Amino acid sequence: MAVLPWSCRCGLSRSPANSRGAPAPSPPDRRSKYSGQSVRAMPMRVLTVGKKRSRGTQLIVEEYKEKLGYYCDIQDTLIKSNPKLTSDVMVQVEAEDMAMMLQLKPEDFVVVLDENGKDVTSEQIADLLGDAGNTGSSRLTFCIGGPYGLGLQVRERADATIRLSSMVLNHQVALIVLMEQLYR
Ligand SMILES: C[S@@+](CC[C@H](N)C(=O)[O-])C[C@H]1O[C@@H](n2cnc3c(N)ncnc32)[C@H](O)[C@@H]1O
Repeated sequence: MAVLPWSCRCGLSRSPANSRGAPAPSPPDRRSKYSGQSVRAMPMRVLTVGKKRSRGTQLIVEEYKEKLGYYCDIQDTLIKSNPKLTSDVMVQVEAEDMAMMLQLKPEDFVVVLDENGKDVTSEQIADLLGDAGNTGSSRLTFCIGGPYGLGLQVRERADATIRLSSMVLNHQVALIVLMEQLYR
């Protein structure tokens, strides 16, 4: 089973150097509770609702997938937005909701990304990853909505709902920020 030293990816290794060049210790409250421990690296999956990605986004996502792939199994699944080609926003969101629910299995620890979710620091994301591994879930699944956001069923299925910023982000931007935080 893969073992991931989250400590090296969640703040300590990025601390500014002191005058002798040695890394300054992070303040205690900025550490993940898993700092210095080896934590089971759960397989991760990111579900994103959207159309075909821009080339730039896809390149960045591939870069992060490659980096993360050294530590854990990471899957990136694009769910087609507006599968019913409807002009009714409610019908669109419901159809996307259903398509995403079909992807979710009982063994998934589901993290919904939402601009109204809980504010989290990078260290708290590291904690979330570690905690999810202790719940009996066998996979961590992150859900990013389409242009009109996520539907009710996915929101209700969430084990955690987090936000990456107090600003509303385009779903491709949200995906890139998430990938960067997972790598961090
Ligand atoms: C364009 S936003 C949806 C906007 C909004 N929910 C709506 O109904 O108009 C697309 C998706 O990106 C993700 N997202 C956008 N801003 C976010 C933020 N600040 N934090 C976390 N996720 C965000 C969410 O998953 C959201 O469903």
